[in-house]
Amino acid sequence: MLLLISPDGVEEALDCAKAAEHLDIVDVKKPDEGSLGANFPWVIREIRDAVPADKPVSATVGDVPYKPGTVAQAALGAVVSGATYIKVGLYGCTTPEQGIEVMRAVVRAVKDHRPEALVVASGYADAHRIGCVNPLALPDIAARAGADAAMLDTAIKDGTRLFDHVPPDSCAEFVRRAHASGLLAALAGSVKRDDLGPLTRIGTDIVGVRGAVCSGGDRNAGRIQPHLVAAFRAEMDRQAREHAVGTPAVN
Ligand SMILES: O=C[C@H](O)COP(=O)(O)O
Repeated sequence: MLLLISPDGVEEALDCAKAAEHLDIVDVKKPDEGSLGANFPWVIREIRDAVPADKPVSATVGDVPYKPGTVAQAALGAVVSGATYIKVGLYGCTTPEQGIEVMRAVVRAVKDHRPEALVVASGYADAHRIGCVNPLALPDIAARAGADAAMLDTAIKDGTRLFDHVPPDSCAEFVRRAHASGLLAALAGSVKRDDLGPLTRIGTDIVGVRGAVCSGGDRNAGRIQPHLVAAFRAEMDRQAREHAVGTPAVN
């Protein structure tokens, strides 16, 4: 499982760089503009320059409306600025068809510019609270749009977690559907260390985290702490070892 950490700007990205050996992807967002709030192009560029070259930089394009042209242009801005994972939160899409239309436009905009960049279609585990597309529809939306990964996060950061809205069994189904379509499965949403066991067991490819590696566990008032990133990774590694021991070898 890969660890994606979301700093809110250049200063926190430098703290991520100090913990670079413990994380896999640095995810640029602007939490005060929403769960998948988009940051400025120059911040993406500065963060790309600040983190080691072997660490991919991801950027969120926002909690986007159902406006394929607007979103495609924003996604192009993110990839031109140096991000190689482009994450789109389908906040304003109420049907799978709307999600597919937005994501197809994003995939074209991104891949025309940089074919190897990865496009991530993100839905929300708490979709029922905001009236957007069902979380379990995301793997199909991503696959039909030609994206590379399906993701879930939470839209409302009020302390409720991924598993409060989409229990582990349903997350397992999400991962199964993503893998059946050849996609990566990414899960986030106030994930805590205690959630790493189930996330490992269901075969999650990428876990996205902010609050759990901030001081006081507070994604807004707290700051990312390199030692918390290291501790989180240590628990991921422990879970991976435990799971490997419990999984019979397949020849
Ligand atoms: O993409 C990951 C998100 O930033 C997760 O943030 P969170 O752990 O504070 O919910």
